[in-house]
Amino acid sequence: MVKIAPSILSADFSRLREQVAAVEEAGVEYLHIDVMDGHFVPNITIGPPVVASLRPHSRLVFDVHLMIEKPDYYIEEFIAAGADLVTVHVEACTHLHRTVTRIKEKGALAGIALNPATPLALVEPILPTVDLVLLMTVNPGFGGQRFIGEIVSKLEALCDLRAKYALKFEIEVDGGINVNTAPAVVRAGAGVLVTGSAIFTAPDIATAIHDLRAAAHSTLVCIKT
Ligand SMILES: O=C(CO)[C@H](O)[C@H](O)COP(=O)(O)O
Ligand SMILES: [Fe+2]
Repeated sequence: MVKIAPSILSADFSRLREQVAAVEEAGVEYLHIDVMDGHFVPNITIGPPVVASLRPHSRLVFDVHLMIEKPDYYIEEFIAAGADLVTVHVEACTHLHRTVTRIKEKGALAGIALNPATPLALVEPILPTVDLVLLMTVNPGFGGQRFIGEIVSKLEALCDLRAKYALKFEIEVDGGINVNTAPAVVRAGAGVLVTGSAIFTAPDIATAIHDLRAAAHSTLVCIKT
């Protein structure tokens, strides 16, 4: 079963609570929260107070994607605010194993994210330690960008590594995911689909989620037959 993680980056921030309720009612599994610092990526978004203010109003898994430099300084604060899963960028961590261990010690699930140009070889030794690997399918920083198709082969290679070492981490893809691109990533092994603009700029949120799930599921049916 493929999980859907709406990214609130493309939500109407003046109606954030209402929009989170809409995706939750539509049956998604995760809420993807993009944190940007204006240094690691050229954009600034939200911090722990926004996570804390949403927490009492949602039972979704809060999937916090830290696109920030020096993530170690902020891990504890995001977990205290209500993050269930904290994902850090490999490119922002000098001591990745230490950072992942810290996330887990503080009681959250630990994810690692790779930019499109970052090779899998860089994270292979740490794969047994992580709960999730996020492959960026756009260059991070903004919603609404075009999906980078070349990442599909990297996704297949990651899936092969997971099978080879009998590991259990989830594989999430992020950036440019919609009804047209979802089938290829699901076929290649993605289990969690982050989708921002395709959900929050659609005329109807529930319909957009239904259509995305149908696109992902149709691929799985194809594989079985
Ligand atoms: O991490 C991100 C950008 O850095 C976002 O999660 C991602 O871009 C989702 O937005 P969209 O589905 O519109 O591409
Ligand atoms: Fe993201």
